[in-house]
Amino acid sequence: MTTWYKEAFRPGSEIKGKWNGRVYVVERLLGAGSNGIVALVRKGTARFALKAGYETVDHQSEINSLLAISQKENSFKHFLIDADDMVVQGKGISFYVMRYIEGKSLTDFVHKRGQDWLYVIGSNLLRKLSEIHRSGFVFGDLKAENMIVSNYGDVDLIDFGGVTPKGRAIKQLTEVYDRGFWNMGERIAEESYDIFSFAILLLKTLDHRKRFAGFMKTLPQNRDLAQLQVIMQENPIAAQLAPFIHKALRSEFATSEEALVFWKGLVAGKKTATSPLKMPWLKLCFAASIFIFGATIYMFW
Ligand SMILES: Nc1ncnc2c1ncn2[C@@H]1O[C@H](COP(=O)(O)OP(=O)(O)OP(=O)(O)O)[C@@H](O)[C@H]1O
Repeated sequence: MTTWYKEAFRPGSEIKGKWNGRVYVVERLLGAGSNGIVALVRKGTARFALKAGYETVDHQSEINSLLAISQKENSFKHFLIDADDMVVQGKGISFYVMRYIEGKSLTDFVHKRGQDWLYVIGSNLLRKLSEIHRSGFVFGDLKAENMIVSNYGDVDLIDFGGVTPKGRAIKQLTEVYDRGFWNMGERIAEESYDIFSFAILLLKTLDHRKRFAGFMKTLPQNRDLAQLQVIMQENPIAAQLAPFIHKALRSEFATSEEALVFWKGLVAGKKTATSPLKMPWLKLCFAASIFIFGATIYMFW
């Protein structure tokens, strides 16, 4: 991290938007990646995540993608809160403010709560992807690091740097999740591209023997589905999901809606920690979280 980022994101420091004039107080750093740096900030009593971009063009394109997918009536609607520039040491830096998502990484969540939660998480993630696909985009860089899982298997996507309009070349990817890496299709923004990454995400989460670490070292001509097949044989949940995974890896789902229907049929009746018997209180919690979110937006504006 360069010095000016350290200064701008020091806990307690204020970030003031140059154009909109809103002021955010930094609580702490949340993370830093290849595209930017993310901090937990406060405005009044409301908390948000603020992401400052390293590269103005990439950052603006990320904001534009987020804006495009939040135009429709979907769960991304109020995700983007503000977009502005700040001035640090005389230099203009673009940033955007989004909803702060509290939760865990997929790996931590599944490790703590059990692998059978993947049935619920999978449904929720496919629903999120469908929303993006209905807006005319694909997510592009789907991977465990780009999602946050909260209490009841709710899924939020958090990094929109790979979002690409359908039909274009995929903008940003991570090799092992990419169907081109596996010689299983083109790097074109199609719904099936995301569904392929979704299948890899499942296998990677269920990969007890850390086989994925070795995949990075295999020569391109030696990468094939047989290597992934082994994981499905080793893990009982991966074995149950195999009919879905097979189709996804062969890009046989034309749309995420189709994938979701197949998924639901496959996992229906599977015993998970969220079986309906244990869930009467869940609706209440969900309603409460919607109410709190609405109140936060209301107070903010
Ligand atoms: N809305 C959010 N709510 C909570 N935490 C967030 C949010 N957005 C980002 N983070 C945290 O900040 C980290 C970095 O964010 P992000 O993945 O967007 O950065 P990036 O530079 O695009 O990363 P990458 O190198 O993976 O492309 C995330 O791993 C996550 O821990």
